[in-house]
Amino acid sequence: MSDELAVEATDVTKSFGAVRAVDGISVRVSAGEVYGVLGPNGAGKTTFLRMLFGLIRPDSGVIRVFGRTWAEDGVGVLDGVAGFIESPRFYPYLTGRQNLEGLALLDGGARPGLLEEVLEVVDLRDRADRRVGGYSYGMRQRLGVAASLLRQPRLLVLDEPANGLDPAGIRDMRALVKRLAASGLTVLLSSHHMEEVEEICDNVTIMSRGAVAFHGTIAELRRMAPDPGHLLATGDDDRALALAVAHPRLGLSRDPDGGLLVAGPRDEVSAYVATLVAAGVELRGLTLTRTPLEELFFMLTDASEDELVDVPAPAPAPRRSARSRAAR
Ligand SMILES: Nc1ncnc2c1ncn2[C@@H]1O[C@H](COP(=O)(O)OP(=O)(O)OP(=O)(O)O)[C@@H](O)[C@H]1O
Repeated sequence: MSDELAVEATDVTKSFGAVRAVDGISVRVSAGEVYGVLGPNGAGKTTFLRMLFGLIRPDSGVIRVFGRTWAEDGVGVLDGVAGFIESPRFYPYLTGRQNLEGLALLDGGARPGLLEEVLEVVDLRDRADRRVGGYSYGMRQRLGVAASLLRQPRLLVLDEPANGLDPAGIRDMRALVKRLAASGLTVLLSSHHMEEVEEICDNVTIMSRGAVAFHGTIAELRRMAPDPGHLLATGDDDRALALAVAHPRLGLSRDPDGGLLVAGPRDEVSAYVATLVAAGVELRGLTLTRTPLEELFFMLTDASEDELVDVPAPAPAPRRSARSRAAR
């Protein structure tokens, strides 16, 4: 990472009729980092990335890409920038290689060997001579990254690159982004998976209804995360609830679909389980309902408030500190 800013968006707003898709957001992406823009469906992620590419104009605010703006530099903003919004499109009756050759020609040609290099990076070299129509969705996404790399960008922008992929495709895409980041490329990606952003990003902006709900490092996000929630199945929920009195650090409630929801620090959950066993209460299962970061994501974005209603919040502080960061 360096002091140079790859992206500096300041107070950017965009409305579509009555819908304020992006509501005064500011984002700073340093050169060399992997930056995640995270949010539930409709949060405004794609709208923000479309403005970055100049596909739509902000109503107000300024977006600088490596110091350049659309107002001052026009299409020069895209020098050193590549990527795709939503899914990349290819000619299905041409091979992967032919598609890349065509794109390279449109861009004025690629230096010798580059095509093979980018195919290698995205792990498609051995399938490059097959028609794209027969590619899996994950292969097409990776071909999209290869097409972007042909432009030898300094900044790669990917809109939900793992969306719609099966678990193997997700694993491959994440590994690819990590490899690109390790090579020094700046990557800005959108996602609605906390787990994905946690795994591959250095910094994150969480968007909710067009606005910024959190800005910061993954480490900061982890520190804010609440205790995990568990679903406990017992042979006698009434007794299990009564025995919880000895564990005041836990929050317990009945799950409407059966069982008990238990929230609290892991060591206290373990101690409670030991209490139940010692008292002879039959234990039928203990499952993690949401990881702490997933829980935090839902708290920050109100993505599914209904689901949160019955989950006790043993530590209210994270919710307050989360809100205090909200730049609404
Ligand atoms: N061209 C458009 N015309 C009208 N409304 C739009 C347009 N583009 C986006 N919106 C609206 O703006 C809001 C933000 O949409 P956007 O696609 O940016 O969200 P997102 O976070 O990318 O969601 P997703 O994860 O579903 O792609 C939504 O309410 C959407 O319906």
